[in-house]
Amino acid sequence: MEAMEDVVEMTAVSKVYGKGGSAVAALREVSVGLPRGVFTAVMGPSGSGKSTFLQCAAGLDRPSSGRVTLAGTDLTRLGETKLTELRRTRLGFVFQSFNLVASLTVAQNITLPLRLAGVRPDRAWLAEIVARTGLGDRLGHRPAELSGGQRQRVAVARALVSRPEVVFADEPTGALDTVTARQVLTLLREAADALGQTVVMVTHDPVAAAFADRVLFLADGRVAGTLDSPGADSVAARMTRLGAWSVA
Ligand SMILES: Nc1ncnc2c1ncn2[C@@H]1O[C@H](COP(=O)(O)OP(=O)(O)OP(=O)(O)O)[C@@H](O)[C@H]1O
Repeated sequence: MEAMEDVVEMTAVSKVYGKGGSAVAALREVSVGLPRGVFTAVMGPSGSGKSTFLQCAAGLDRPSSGRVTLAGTDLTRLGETKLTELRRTRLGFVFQSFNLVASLTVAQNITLPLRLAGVRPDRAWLAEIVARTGLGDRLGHRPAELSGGQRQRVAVARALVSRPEVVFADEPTGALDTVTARQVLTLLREAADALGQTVVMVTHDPVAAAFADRVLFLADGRVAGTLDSPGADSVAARMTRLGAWSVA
């Protein structure tokens, strides 16, 4: 992979939950850069710190120590209001549970981040993401009238609408069947390829990770390695070595 600017830089990021004897170190001095325009998957055994990593990288949680910068902005020094504004305007999020607003239509859900930020939708861009997500004939529907895969496509469209610096996805296919999961992963892949979007995705699934350009492995709160141009088999083999699955 050619050298690219890191849009997110984490420097010696540690996160400790709790205090005293019950304290848990979820991240231990993690230093890593996430390159612009690259689709990175984050994998590791259960409890290895994947969600904590994503939360800290995305400014949803604060590290106990260390530094996180987004395109040069130090997230660890921002107050809550600035951090909320930054997340709304410069980041996109896709969660396992879709997190759509039930009372709003698909179109309203997609443009919600813009309305919250008081920004007018760019019509051409909106048309492009609606076309890419295949939601053109569903814009007037409410989330309850959609399949799981369609709901997640709405969430991806909503994540892309503000042209964020990074889209963060936490187990985006965790609640989807294989075929639908593939559609959502293809969408994230295209976001990187066709739109130059930086994507960071936490997943348990080696097949999902194989859609990424690079896999970042975590083990026990530390970076345990990376794998470029991953295949599902090579990812699974690495996970087995990390002790994620017992071998019969
Ligand atoms: N709010 C919390 N309070 C206390 N401990 C926590 C909290 N959140 C996470 N942890 C602990 O931190 C460690 C890392 O958790 P994290 O959720 O980041 O791991 P993960 O790799 O995402 O796990 P999984 O794959 O099971 O979702 C675990 O030991 C977990 O129990």
